[in-house]
Amino acid sequence: MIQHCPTPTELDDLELLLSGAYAPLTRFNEPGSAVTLDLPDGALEAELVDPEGLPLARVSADGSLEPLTHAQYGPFRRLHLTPAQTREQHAGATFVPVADALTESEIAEVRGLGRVVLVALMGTGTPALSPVALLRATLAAADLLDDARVVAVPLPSHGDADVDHKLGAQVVATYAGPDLVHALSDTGLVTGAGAPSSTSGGAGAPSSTSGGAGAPSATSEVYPAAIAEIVAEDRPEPEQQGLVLFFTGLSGSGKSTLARALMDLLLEQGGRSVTSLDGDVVRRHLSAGLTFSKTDRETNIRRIGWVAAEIARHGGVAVCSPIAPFAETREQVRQMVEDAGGAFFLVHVATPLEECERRDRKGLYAKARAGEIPEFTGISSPYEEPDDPAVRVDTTGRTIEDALDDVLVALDQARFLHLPRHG
Ligand SMILES: Nc1ncnc2c1ncn2[C@@H]1O[C@H](COP(=O)(O)OS(=O)(=O)O)[C@@H](OP(=O)(O)O)[C@H]1O
Ligand SMILES: Nc1ncnc2c1ncn2[C@@H]1O[C@H](COP(=O)(O)OP(=O)(O)O)[C@@H](O)[C@H]1O
Repeated sequence: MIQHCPTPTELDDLELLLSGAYAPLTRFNEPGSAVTLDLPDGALEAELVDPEGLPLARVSADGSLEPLTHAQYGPFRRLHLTPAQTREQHAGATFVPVADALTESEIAEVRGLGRVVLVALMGTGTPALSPVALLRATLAAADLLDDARVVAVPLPSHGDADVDHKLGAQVVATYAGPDLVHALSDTGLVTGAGAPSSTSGGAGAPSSTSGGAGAPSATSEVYPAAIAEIVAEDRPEPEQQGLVLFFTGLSGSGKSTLARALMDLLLEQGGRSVTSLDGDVVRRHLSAGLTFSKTDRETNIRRIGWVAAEIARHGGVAVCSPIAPFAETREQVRQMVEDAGGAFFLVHVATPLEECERRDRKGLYAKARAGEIPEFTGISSPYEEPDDPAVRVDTTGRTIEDALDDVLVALDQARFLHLPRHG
């Protein structure tokens, strides 16, 4: 049986299936269900492992699960109670689903409910805050209440608001059992004895707080100071956000030259940690031994993406300049970076092939034309032009400063970096 590490969303779903939170659903891939699992290479069964390789469960061909070990990864693991554990410890409380940081007025509203359990719906891909920030904000809210406990429920987003809403209502009802559910909503109170229908105001995503972090909706007030700090840290202004500047283009188009000039400006200005991931340099170190086959190029770009995403996660700036000829791989990098909380800024150095070949700085085009280098980008291997770059720069007949200026203007407009421009 193969071992397989599911995606973050699938891992969240696995935890909820195993804990009984999705009851009556207990398996993946039920017809019509959003709770799905993809196994690689057409495999029907697998041992599912966490990102560090710990076996969590076996999944059979019909999607049913046999638990092996409890998940142990991630911060605040102690708050991940099953519905049964929650019932045992907190029966009789009022259950309040929380999908965003609570505002002053929401905390006041909850204060009137007596003993409460704040059910933090903090799975992968939920829109308001990162999972860990949502938990920190909910714990901070609990500190401001007289008798509140926090339970973490990793309900992930399935990419469809209605589906997520229904699943959320069902999960919260399961945690509440016969107790009251209080949904925070624009209309105020929606209470009932554990009946999912009575929670329709917001189990999945309480509508009164759906305006996003840092932007409480019209009906709400402000965040208490401790919560505001958590929200601000989780959603930095563009100027402070981790940033991946990704130059893509043909060999000789000017990627390294522009990337280096931009790095110099950043270093001269100071204030940010800057890392270069140049195509040639990466291939001598991180990707030593890889060829220029499609598969190896994709591996190379995913490695760059992984490192760049880690840099962005810690608030740094990564400047990448590989050819990265395939649109799908570039998209994967974007996803990795955004999942890490960073911004992805794609620069297409769109110098045409004729000009790159005319420059032929390294003599590679001549060799490729002579058939001495197989699979050469633009000659015998494809380059898929991006249709969605943040900026497109053709360097033909322009000075480096002039071409770089286009990038600086775009970065300035996007509010990511404000660097001094030439002239
Ligand atoms: N077959 C083939 N095709 C393209 N490029 C080749 C090839 N063989 C060697 N080189 C040299 O390798 C540099 C490109 O490496 P990258 O890692 O950026 O390529 S890729 O993103 O994995 O496609 C590229 O460097 P740049 O000129 O800086 O782009 C070339 O110098
Ligand atoms: N406006 C320009 N911007 C960038 N490079 C330019 C420009 N005009 C001419 N060049 C030259 O084109 C070549 C680009 O090479 P390089 O930056 O190594 O490209 P790549 O990294 O895309 O392979 C360099 O010799 C550079 O001096």
